[in-house]
Amino acid sequence: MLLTHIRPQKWMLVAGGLLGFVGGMAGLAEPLVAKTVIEAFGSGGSLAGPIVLLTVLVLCGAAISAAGSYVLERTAESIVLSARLGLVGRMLRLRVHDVDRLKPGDLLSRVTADTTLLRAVCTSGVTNGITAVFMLIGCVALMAAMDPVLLGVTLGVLTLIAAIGLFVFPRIGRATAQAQMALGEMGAGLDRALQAFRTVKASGAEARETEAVRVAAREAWRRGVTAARWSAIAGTSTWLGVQLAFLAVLGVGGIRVANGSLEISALIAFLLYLFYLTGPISMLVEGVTQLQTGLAAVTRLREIEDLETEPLDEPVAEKESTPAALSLRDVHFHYGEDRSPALHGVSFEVPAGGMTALVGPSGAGKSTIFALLERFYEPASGSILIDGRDLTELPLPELRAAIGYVEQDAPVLAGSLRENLVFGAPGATDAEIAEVLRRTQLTDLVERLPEGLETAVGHRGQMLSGGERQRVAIARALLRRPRVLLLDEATSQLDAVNEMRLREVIDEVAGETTVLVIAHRLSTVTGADRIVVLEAGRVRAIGTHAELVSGDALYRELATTQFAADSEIMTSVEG
Ligand SMILES: Nc1ncnc2c1ncn2[C@@H]1O[C@H](COP(=O)(O)OP(=O)(O)OP(=O)(O)O)[C@@H](O)[C@H]1O
Repeated sequence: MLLTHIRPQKWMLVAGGLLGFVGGMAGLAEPLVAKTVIEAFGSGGSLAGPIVLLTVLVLCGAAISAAGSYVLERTAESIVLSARLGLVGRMLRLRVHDVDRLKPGDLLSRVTADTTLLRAVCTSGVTNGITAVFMLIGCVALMAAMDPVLLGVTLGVLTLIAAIGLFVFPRIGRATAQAQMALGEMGAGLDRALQAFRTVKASGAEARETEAVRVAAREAWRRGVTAARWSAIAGTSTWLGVQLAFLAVLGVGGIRVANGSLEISALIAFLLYLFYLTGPISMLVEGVTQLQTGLAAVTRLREIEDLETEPLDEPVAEKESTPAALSLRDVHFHYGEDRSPALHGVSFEVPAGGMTALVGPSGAGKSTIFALLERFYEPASGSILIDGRDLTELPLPELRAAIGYVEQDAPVLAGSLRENLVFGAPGATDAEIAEVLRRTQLTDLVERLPEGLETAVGHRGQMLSGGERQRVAIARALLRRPRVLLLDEATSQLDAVNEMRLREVIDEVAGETTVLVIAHRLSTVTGADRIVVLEAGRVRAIGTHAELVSGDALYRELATTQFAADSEIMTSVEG
């Protein structure tokens, strides 16, 4: 996965590495030129030439090094960007059942924090690692040419460092992965508390929620410290290894110098190379450490990349606008293998046009049916048809364009009222918006608002009343010109005016669209053409209000206890 992001940038990485290398070479040449300056002092020759050369060398070296580091950092940022764009592109196309399991705060931290770790992998990790390997090869080749015996001694000791590395590096990786996981937990904890900000305050849970986030922060610190400890051990053992190699070479070389098989100058030169080796070895250790850190992040990113996404089909250009019929045939469904079934063979028909109400006690499976109709989940068995076609035969965008969905808590997003209305239909004209506002009885509201449609509605539409939010959500769904409107009625009490308006809106919409409503109010069920009574994932009865009041005990009970009562109709139920 790391390679997928690095591959398109490989030439930039090579270019950055080369520039850095050339810059370094210029640095190496400086002492040589400085030497000619000093010699010119001694011989009384002209200083101008060598000084100009030295200045040019210093400036060019600095410029090339700076360009190299800029190219590398820029490339690293591009790799981070590519990973982020990839993740963000997938995020909203993930399947609902996967996102149910994930925590939004943790997802956020993967896109923001984990991708950042890739930067270090690309700069110090990859380039340092590669440069170090080249330098090591060159150095070892020179040492081999000088004295293979001493090289053998050196490599013997250095193998020890490698063995320590094999032990230490995976631990750095593991500790980093755990630190990132803790960071994800921190994000998830904060998200949880911020999502329920008012409830946290009202429940006096600030201290407990804060503590939960702090625990995760401390865990991230602890794991970070563990990684730092192993990094320190890796660094120190490298240094110690080179020192040991020095002593061993000194010992073995000394003996060989004493018995005349080695020149003392060769031993000194060899020892100088040995010290030179410290640089690339440290770079290599640093590089592998960064790589381990990055790989820990890559593992967390891959977990998201491995999740299935919904297909990215082209949006539907033309669609029918006539009401659609729905049919559920022996639908079985459970939310997970370890869950008991939410639906046990549900079958019912919803003819095109008119209003069908779903009622039943809490947990009966009403919202589950909506989720299956939107194909947020797939049934375990049985089939769901829209106008006689199985849902699975339709491309997802076509299905979702045919269905308007209003969730129970009618989410209204931060932004202007207009943005909320055209959320699902960005091309809607002012005339279409005005028509939908009329149908959802929101025209008065828009006229009253200080900036009309451009008025900001606040976080989650907090500046609107519950009833207004519900109607804004219906208007938003209607602007998509759905063939079926799924409406999960709010359970919260609406005042008489809003309740009446909602009922009128539903009645009007039911004239042109198939309306399937999860009903929580008596005023809705009494206006329904047919009512499906669900109980514990099964259809218990189907009929009109009058039929069910006399024919179904559960419905009668729901009508008298659960539905928000309207005194006149209550009287008719009781009578
Ligand atoms: N995302 C989910 N993951 C696991 N189980 C779920 C999920 N959503 C609902 N359930 C379970 O499935 C069953 C049916 O839930 P559903 O939300 O369809 O009921 P409902 O009739 O809409 O209830 P309510 O009127 O209270 O909203 C319940 O037992 C519920 O606990």
